[in-house]
Amino acid sequence: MNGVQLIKVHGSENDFYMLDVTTLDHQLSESEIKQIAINICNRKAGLIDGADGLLLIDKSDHINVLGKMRVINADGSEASMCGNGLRCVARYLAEKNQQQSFKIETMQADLPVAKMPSLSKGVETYQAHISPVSFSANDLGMRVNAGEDTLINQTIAELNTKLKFTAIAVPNPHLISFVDETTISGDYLGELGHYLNNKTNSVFPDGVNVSFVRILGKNQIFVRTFERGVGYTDACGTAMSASSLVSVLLHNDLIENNAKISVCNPGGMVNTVVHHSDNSEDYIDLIGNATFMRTIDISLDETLAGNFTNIDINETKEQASYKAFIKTLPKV
Ligand SMILES: N[C@H](CCC[C@H](N)C(=O)O)C(=O)O
Repeated sequence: MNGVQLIKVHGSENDFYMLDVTTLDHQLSESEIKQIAINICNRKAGLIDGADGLLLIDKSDHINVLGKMRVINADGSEASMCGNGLRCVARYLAEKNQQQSFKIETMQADLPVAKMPSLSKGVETYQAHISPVSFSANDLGMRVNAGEDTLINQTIAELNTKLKFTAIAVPNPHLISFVDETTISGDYLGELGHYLNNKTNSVFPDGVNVSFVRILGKNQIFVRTFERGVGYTDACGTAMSASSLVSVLLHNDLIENNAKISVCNPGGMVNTVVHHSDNSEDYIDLIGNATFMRTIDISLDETLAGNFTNIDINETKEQASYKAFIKTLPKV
């Protein structure tokens, strides 16, 4: 039987199925990868409770790089980066190779990752380097007002709202707006996310991750995200990183460069450290949990067919540790 083992993982409850393709006896085609992601991530008819996406781990032929990560959204679309997912892949490769700090190949860069002291007992914690960063419309797949190349703290005429937005690629595309408590918990984020991720909008024809951010206090923000290719997620690592950088740029009275920022989200909390400089590349350190909830042994044929009746599940005890950690967080 062409069995495969999937690991169900999450970063701040942004959950994924993770598959090490080097364990397979043949290479998956691109259409098989897309179909597997759509089948297993489906929240209604997928594998157990579905997921926000599929993380593929492959070998890398780059020097001093332990492996390669690809991220496939729940709708089957591929993204260039996934911050919460990179921490989970980092843990998998660290434990597989008994190494604690190394690089992982991603679509646009080989990124440093490292095992960190646990955020809480039983909560495995990793750091991921988030880059490259760009504000350029071309890198964002964005069409702004004629002739302009960036969108920084500006309104977008097509959206017909007074909200101001900043667009930033890390390198996947993010659109960020600072809002108040009422707005961040309302439905407008979802309306915006649906509008900007359908093909008819002229601002982001290829879609964009949309986040609302609330400044909570000194080096503390709350980020809620509607993700391209997924919808609402409990957290989005690249969005929390991008939001931290934009917070340093636009609210540096409260959110400091080169300082540990506490980024709260519906799924929990991560830390970021923004490294902004006028004369070198910006990047963000993203530090947070890499929780492995369970392994699932299943046949590849059944996964491709979307038939999940014959599966073998092994639960870990890590989700209980993560829930205990969440209970220690201040209410926001
Ligand atoms: N939906 C994103 C990819 C997943 C990113 C997110 N889960 C993260 O942790 O960064 C996109 O299409 O760009």
